[in-house]
Amino acid sequence: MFDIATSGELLAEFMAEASGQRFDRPGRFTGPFPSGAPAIFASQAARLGARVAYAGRVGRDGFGDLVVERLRDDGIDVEAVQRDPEYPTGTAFVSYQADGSRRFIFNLAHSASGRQTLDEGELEHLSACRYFHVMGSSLASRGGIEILLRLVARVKARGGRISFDPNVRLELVSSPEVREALLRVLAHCDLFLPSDADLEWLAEPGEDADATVARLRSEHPLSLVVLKQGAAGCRAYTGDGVIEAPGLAVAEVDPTGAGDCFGGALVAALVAGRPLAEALRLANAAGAHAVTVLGPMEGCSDQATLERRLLAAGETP
Ligand SMILES: Nc1ncnc2c1ncn2[C@@H]1O[C@H](COP(=O)(O)OP(=O)(O)OP(=O)(O)O)[C@@H](O)[C@H]1O
Ligand SMILES: O=C(O)C(=O)C[C@H](O)[C@H](O)CO
Repeated sequence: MFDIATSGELLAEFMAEASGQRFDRPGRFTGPFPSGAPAIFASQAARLGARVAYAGRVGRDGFGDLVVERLRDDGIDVEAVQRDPEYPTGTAFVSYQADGSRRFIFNLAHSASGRQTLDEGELEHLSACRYFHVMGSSLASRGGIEILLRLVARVKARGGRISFDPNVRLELVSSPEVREALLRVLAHCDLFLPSDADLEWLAEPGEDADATVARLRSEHPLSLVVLKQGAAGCRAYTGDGVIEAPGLAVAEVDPTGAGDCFGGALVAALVAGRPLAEALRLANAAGAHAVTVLGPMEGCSDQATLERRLLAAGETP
């Protein structure tokens, strides 16, 4: 039985060296870094001691080795990580703009990642978990949607819980089919982890964040919603009211992966039986630590690092 399982894109990421660097001009990139939003989440959860299983697909190439070795080094079960004999590992190129936003070029659909399959053995293996985590970025293709909806249904049937980070990337989720899949997972999830931007995407005209969460909670059986608010920290909506947890003051080097690390730490802390307020503090510390390190999953941290960060910020770990 795993504490946490997840499935989705595995990729090598290249980061533009200059702010505002264009994709239609020659330029310098740093990488490859192992990446993929669910992989970042999984790595963070595993580093906090959770037993984690992963399903995905990479090529038989150096990028695939890079990603699989990272997952293995973190102690993640990679039995359901497939190797495509023909297609290369997926890639992402990212460029940071002066206003802090990011531009991506993804090659996922036509990579090994886009050819992931899930047989009955893999389905059984993965669904033996307490939490199954879905990243919205993994719902960008018909194949990804089918795999994740099958996993969600099997996990629910076995009494597991679903955590869901919509992680809306406009480059990946433009089709109505993808929107519908995001809403279907939302309808089945127990723990919902949107960012401010994700909630805006789900908001109806005139709704603020609180009103959007209240509506979603009235429409779906969400037991807990935790809104990620960047440097400001997070806001948890429970059946008993709202808990605010302020962010930690850090020098931001690279925001990529903060939300995934936040989610991985939060779910790992909850499966370890920590009280919600403590889990929120650890998750904030994981997100804050992640932004101080260059590279999507280079800022995943262990318990000691998070405790040091909380103490330095004057908070009780
Ligand atoms: N600049 C920052 N300073 C301190 N903490 C931060 C900062 N940015 C993010 N965090 C922490 O990380 C959490 C997640 O970040 P954010 O709200 O940006 O999520 P996200 O948009 O899902 O992230 P991602 O960039 O991975 O998509 C925040 O709730 C906060 O705890
Ligand atoms: O998690 C993030 O913030 C990333 O941008 C990592 C990946 O490039 C992206 O989400 C696709 O998995």
